[in-house]
Amino acid sequence: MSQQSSPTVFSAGLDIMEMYKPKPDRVKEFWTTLQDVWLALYGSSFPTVAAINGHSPAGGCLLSLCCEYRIMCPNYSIGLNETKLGIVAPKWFMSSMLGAIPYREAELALTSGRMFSTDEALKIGLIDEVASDKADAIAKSEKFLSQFAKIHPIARKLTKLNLRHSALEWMQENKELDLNIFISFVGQPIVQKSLEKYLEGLKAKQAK
Ligand SMILES: CCCCCCCCCCCCC/C=C/C(=O)SCCNC(=O)CCNC(=O)[C@H](O)C(C)(C)COP(=O)(O)OP(=O)(O)OC[C@H]1O[C@@H](n2cnc3c(N)ncnc32)[C@H](O)[C@@H]1OP(=O)(O)O
Repeated sequence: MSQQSSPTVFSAGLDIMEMYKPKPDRVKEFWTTLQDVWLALYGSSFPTVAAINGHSPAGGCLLSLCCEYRIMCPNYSIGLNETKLGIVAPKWFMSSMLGAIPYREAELALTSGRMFSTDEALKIGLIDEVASDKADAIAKSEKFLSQFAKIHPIARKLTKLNLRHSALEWMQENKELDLNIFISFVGQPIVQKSLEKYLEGLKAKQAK
């Protein structure tokens, strides 16, 4: 999986404009689409690799965490920075991160909304390899995937899905609850104020 929404961005995460002053007719589709993407990618029976060729905050980081292996190009940033926006990464964002890094690192990263540089991410295990550029990231992805030619495909698939079973099962059983939590929290004035402030910060940074 290699995305390119801009030359320097792998994925900027969820569209904040969908959460800031959310439109009631869109918010349900917005969130259930995200749940379905996570279910499909995290629960994919295929081996998956993220070739991360740009910044990867929040939802971007989540997409890469759905994959079993992450390869990232230098001098970018990655992390679940939700608390910096005044919001809370949902349970399944957190469990995806806990599949990659130890609890202690995850707790520190999630509570502070820390973004990691490529080198820092490698050090804590948030990514698995550094590539020199996009072509190298894709070559390294192919090398990672090629090792499975020697593994029985059903044994590999069942092993992966067993490891991910409880997180996937939680989502399948709690989609509606998770949606209702999102809708009720995102509309709260305190959350809206935080998002407004964060958006102002992004604009101010751009104006410099
Ligand atoms: C306290 C009570 C409890 C609360 C409980 C709440 C529960 C609610 C649950 C909610 C859970 C939601 C989970 C959220 C997941 C997310 O993904 S949130 C999104 C997080 N994303 C970011 O923080 C990214 C912010 N952007 C950046 O850091 C940078 O833009 C960049 C991606 C690194 C790119 O930098 P650069 O190339 O320098 O471009 P910029 O100039 O900064 O930006 C260009 C324009 O793009 C706009 N923009 C950037 N990111 C987003 C985004 N995610 N959504 C919408 N718009 C974005 C930016 O504003 C610029 O816009 P213009 O000025 O119009 O050009």
